[in-house]
Amino acid sequence: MARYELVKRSVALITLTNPPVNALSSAVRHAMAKSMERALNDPKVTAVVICGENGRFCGGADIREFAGPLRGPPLVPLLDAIEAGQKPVVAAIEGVALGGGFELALVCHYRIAHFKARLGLPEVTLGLLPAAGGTQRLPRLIGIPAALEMITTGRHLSAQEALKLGILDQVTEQNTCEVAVEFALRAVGKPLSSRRVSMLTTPCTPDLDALLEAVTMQVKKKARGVMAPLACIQAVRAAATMPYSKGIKRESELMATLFNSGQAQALQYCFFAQRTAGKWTLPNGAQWNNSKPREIRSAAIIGLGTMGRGIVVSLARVGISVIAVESEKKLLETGKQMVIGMLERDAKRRGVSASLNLLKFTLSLQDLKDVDLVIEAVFEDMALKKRVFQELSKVCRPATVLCTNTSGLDVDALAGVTDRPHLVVGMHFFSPAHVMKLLEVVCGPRSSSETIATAMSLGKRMGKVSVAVGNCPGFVGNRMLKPYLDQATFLLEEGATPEQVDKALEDFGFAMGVFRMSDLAGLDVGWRIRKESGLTGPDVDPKNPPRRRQGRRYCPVPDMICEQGRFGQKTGRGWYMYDKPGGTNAKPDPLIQNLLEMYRSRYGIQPRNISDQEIIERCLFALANEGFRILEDGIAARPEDIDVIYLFGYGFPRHRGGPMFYASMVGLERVLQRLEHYHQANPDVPHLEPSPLFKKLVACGSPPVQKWREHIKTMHSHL
Ligand SMILES: CCC[C@H](O)CC(=O)SCCNC(=O)CCNC(=O)[C@H](O)C(C)(C)COP(=O)([O-])OP(=O)([O-])OC[C@H]1O[C@@H](n2cnc3c(N)ncnc32)[C@H](O)[C@@H]1OP(=O)([O-])[O-]
Repeated sequence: MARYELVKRSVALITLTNPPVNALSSAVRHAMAKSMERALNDPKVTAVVICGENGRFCGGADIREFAGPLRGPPLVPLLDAIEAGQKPVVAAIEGVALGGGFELALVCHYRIAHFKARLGLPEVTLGLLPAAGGTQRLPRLIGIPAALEMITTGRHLSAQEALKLGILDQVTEQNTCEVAVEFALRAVGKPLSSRRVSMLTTPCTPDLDALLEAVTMQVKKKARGVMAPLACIQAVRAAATMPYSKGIKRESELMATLFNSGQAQALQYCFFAQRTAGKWTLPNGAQWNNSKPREIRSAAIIGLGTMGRGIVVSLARVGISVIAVESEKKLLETGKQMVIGMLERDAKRRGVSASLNLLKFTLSLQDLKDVDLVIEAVFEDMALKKRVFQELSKVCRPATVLCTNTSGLDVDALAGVTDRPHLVVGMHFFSPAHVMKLLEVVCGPRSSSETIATAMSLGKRMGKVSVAVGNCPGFVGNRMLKPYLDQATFLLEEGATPEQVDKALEDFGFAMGVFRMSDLAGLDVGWRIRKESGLTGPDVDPKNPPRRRQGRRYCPVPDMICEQGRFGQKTGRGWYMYDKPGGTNAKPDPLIQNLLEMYRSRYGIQPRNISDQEIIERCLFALANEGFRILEDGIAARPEDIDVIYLFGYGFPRHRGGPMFYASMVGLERVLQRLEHYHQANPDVPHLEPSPLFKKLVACGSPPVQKWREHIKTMHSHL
């Protein structure tokens, strides 16, 4: 857990050895305490260097231990003892120094980092604050404004930036430990008092209150209802206004308010869920660690619409050669100019040169014969997609992997028209594809494990959070969206307004309520799908009751809105009104209010007052209920995958953990009761009927999310 060596006859080299990130587990803290004691008591030792094994200094406290009682020596006294020691201690930082790892570096008297190292205090992203002195030492070292920014955002700094801010004493391109040992030898005998950061006076900040107020407003706006950034600000205020001994107590009190909070639990769950999502597994035993992905050096994108352009950028910026195909010269030229512009802006932002030499634009599918992988991103029309896949089958070499960027069509139907169904897989990107992190990798029943591994690994290479899902209409994300949207429109029928529903969801933490989100996405897409499925339009039997379709409750208001040409932001009118087509400033529209009033009176609906609680329960419990069905149907392998999809693709607030985690936090039994209650009131809404898996979990005593998988195991899997 910590290796102790004597080097150069007088330097104690303490190496943290807790792979993969040398987290400060109880065993590591114990071993560190012993090693430090040994170094400080050994007369041969004149200086100490602390480093981490495998090129990683330390990833911070061991997050896995947070769920249990504290064991082993607490971190704060251990760090205080290192700082107070009479021998110089040098941190040799390679890889990462994050959270408690960064706080460990702050108590060392000198800090040397490799030029590729990253440093930061990401505790806020876990619903916590840096509680091993970080909020008190960092402001003393670099001043309140810079410390505040680092602590409230959790941003990682490069070694160069940390050097500029005065966090590091030296950055090296050589062997960091060797440089640190030499540095330590030169430090022997020099006074240490000015090197003890806790003893420094926090640099004075003019107009401290105004700064703290401004940052408070900023974080409240950015992360509505999130507690940790506000607690971070209070802790940093203590560093400016209190002596260290009092500030550290304040830090600890504030940490206590966060540590057991639901928000901290949710955010830590998200951290692990995101990592679990990459670990896909199939019923046949193939999984992430035994299936080898193909190497992808070249790819082709078919269709240069919004999605296609974003995918080209995502591929080219990680060094993959891309051939982009369009059907008409004009579309090709427009797409080309847009892609080049996007890549240039992206490269400028990242301070690198744009990889334009990797791009080729063509009108001919014949140019794709040698590519390793193709992603089809044409219009969402099955007949058109089938034609493309048939053509690809003829043109591409037999080993080329064929992917479709459909948002819900049958991947296996596409595989069926090719000569290589095992090499066909869905890659469902989210718009804009070069910005959004989520990728649903849709595994058809005939997709081979190598194909799935290839798509998952390509997603990772593009910096996406990739989740393997099964093949069904809408896959996971869009399938769940339906009951959520249905509930929102039923609420309008019953008396709510779009702005009331949106406000309740935004107060819950969504960046955008469901109606604002629909206006942004465009209302015409859903309208076309409803027309195609016979739910609205001329194909509907006139004898069909107006608010029922296929025996179920149906709300025609979204269709009525589209019939008026209100397609959302792009037409300047939708559920809201906007200053102009393409405008983003949503204002309530009296015409919608009128439309709803007339609609209710036409159907004799007596509007009632609807509470925010009802809005949240109906929208979000219906969402989670569909999640249970998805687990039951084997379309997602585990609840974590569903939550990750909603966090990264649909703006579900991270501090609520995702729809499945949220249901478990509310209590499955309570959610079940509420669903039963709403279903009784709406027996013609099957989405409100609790799913059998949901009932089974409640009957089993509502186990925590991480244990649900044990109850799903026996069920059918589409993965
Ligand atoms: C009093 C205390 C106060 C203190 O202020 C509180 C803290 O320090 S709070 C902590 C503040 N620190 C942070 O918030 C840093 C959190 N960590 C990170 O940001 C990234 O993991 C890191 C950048 C370090 C490496 O990225 P990468 O190279 O892409 O690799 P990866 O991300 O895939 O992780 C590999 C494996 O390591 C696991 N694991 C990682 N960290 C921890 C941990 N601290 N603990 C336990 N486990 C951890 C991770 O789950 C994964 O496990 P698995 O079973 O293989 O799936």
